[in-house]
Amino acid sequence: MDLLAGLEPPPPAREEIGPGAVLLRGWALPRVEDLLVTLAQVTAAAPFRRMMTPGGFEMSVAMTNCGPAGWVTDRSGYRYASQDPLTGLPWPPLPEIVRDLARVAAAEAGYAGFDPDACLINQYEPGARLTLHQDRDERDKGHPIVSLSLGLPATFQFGGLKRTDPVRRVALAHGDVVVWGGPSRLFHHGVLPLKDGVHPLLGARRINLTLRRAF
Ligand SMILES: O=C(O)CCC(=O)C(=O)O
Ligand SMILES: [Fe+2]
Repeated sequence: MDLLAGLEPPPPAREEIGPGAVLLRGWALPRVEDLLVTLAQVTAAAPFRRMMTPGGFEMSVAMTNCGPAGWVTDRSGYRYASQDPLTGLPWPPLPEIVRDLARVAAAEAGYAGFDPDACLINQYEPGARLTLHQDRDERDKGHPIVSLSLGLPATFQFGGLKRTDPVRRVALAHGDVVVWGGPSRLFHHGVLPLKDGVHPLLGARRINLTLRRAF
């Protein structure tokens, strides 16, 4: 009997998921432990909170930020702000390990010289989702986006320039990094409702770091 007959081949470490868009599987794994220590410090200073959309709905994803530019939403709209509206203090500084991971991942995906000033930290508990949207609050869309997944697995949706374009579903796991820019910088994307589960390091949640150049 061939014990390996029923096994799928492992997915490739690097996969193009759109024009100028690359999934780097397990890419952050070697640095995850250090990353989690750093993240705990950041979220102690700037706690997760569920923000309000301009339309008046509380988001299911809890968010916080580090770096000079923090993404916020409230009844007056989406924008980047230098201060945490919860504390009135500047967002915690962008940790060197996060900045470095983003720079190296971007370069690996073909975007040398990326220097993020914004790190949005999203926390998904089971059921939380992010509907299809474009990231377009940044001043210069010439810079790519680097997105790092931690904790429970999720299904990432990656569509096109138009909201109605076909959407590809991409399974994201702990340690995966997605980089998109150039022709796909303004592609619609989202995250399907998080499934129940318990991750050995993060418990019943997924944390995603979105690194961008905002200012
Ligand atoms: O959580 C993710 O994988 C995507 C996050 C995202 O699209 C965003 O923060 O704008
Ligand atoms: Fe986004």
